[in-house]
Amino acid sequence: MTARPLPGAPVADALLARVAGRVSALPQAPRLALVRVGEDPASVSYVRSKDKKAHQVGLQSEVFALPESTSQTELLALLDRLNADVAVSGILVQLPLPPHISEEAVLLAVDPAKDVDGFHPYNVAQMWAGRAALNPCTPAGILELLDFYAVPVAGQRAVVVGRSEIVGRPMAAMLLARDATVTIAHSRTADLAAVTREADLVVVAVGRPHFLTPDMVKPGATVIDVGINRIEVEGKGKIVGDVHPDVAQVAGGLTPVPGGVGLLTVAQLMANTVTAAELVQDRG
Ligand SMILES: NC(=O)C1=CN([C@@H]2O[C@H](COP(=O)(O)OP(=O)(O)OC[C@H]3O[C@@H](n4cnc5c(N)ncnc54)[C@H](OP(=O)(O)O)[C@@H]3O)[C@@H](O)[C@H]2O)C=CC1
Ligand SMILES: Nc1nc(=O)c2c([nH]1)NC[C@@H]1CN(c3ccc(C(=O)N[C@@H](CCC(=O)O)C(=O)O)cc3)C=[N+]21
Repeated sequence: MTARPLPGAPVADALLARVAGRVSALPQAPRLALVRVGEDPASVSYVRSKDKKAHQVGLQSEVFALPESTSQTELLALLDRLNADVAVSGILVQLPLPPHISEEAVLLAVDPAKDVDGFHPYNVAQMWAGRAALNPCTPAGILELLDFYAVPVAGQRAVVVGRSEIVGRPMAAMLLARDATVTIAHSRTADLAAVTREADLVVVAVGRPHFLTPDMVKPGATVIDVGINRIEVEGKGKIVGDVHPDVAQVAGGLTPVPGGVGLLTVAQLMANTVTAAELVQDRG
């Protein structure tokens, strides 16, 4: 057997087409503020692709590229200004931040109504209660993908491997809100393979190349590969996921890397930006 490929591009295209329609129904284009601190190459590249995609769907966007030496106070002052600016619908602070800046303090400083990452404690609490308007982009994008390919979620056994605040935990909360029976596995999980083999749906967000091997997967299960690992193969840079390619021999469906979840993360950010703008409009 070979798993059905579950590419992100058609899902992202469909989502972005809906976003573009919603943008044109608004009196003015929502504005997205993309804030990054320092020159981490991955962050520079992600922020650039988010900015480009925003313009493609008719959003306004602006990149605030601050030097590595920026103090926490200066960053918080920028966020205050963006919070107060009625023309700004969404604010994203790219992570990770330099070590001298507290991520907790920064995430707390973003107006929850403009928090298009869904990382503010208010939005995190709403998400666990199953009623958030702004959900973290990567797990929200994964749900879009599952729906697009008609992969059942309600009543299914889901195992999320990884418990980070940006992927694993919110993924578990959102699968729970969709009535899956959810297990969260992590580096201290005993006999991980036995746990993942129980799952109809496995989401892997560990950050280790080819971590999930075929012996860890129930035949026919759907496997979502969140990992983005930059490795060297024969002197060439390459991006690989957290799922071993041989998993395709066992799984029922499998997302590719690149070209899978990452595309949905960016598309969902655009959707969240329009949602934030609509919420303000609905409130009058
Ligand atoms: N495609 C996309 O849009 C995105 C991709 N990513 C990628 O996803 C991956 C994960 O990212 P992120 O969640 O931020 O990573 P983190 O490093 O924050 O978290 C990794 C998680 O994996 C767990 N883990 C590590 N080793 C093992 C192990 N041997 N067995 C079981 N669990 C283990 C850790 O457990 P513990 O908590 O016990 O330490 C931790 O919870 C990365 O490759 C990242 O680049 C991230 C965001 C978006
Ligand atoms: N505040 C904040 N919000 C985030 O959403 C956030 C963040 N910080 N920090 C880092 C992670 C990582 N992330 C990705 C975005 C796009 C791709 C992406 O476009 N991937 C493509 C291209 C491959 C690549 O170059 O990575 C693909 O998978 O096909 C991947 C990963 C968002 N993150």
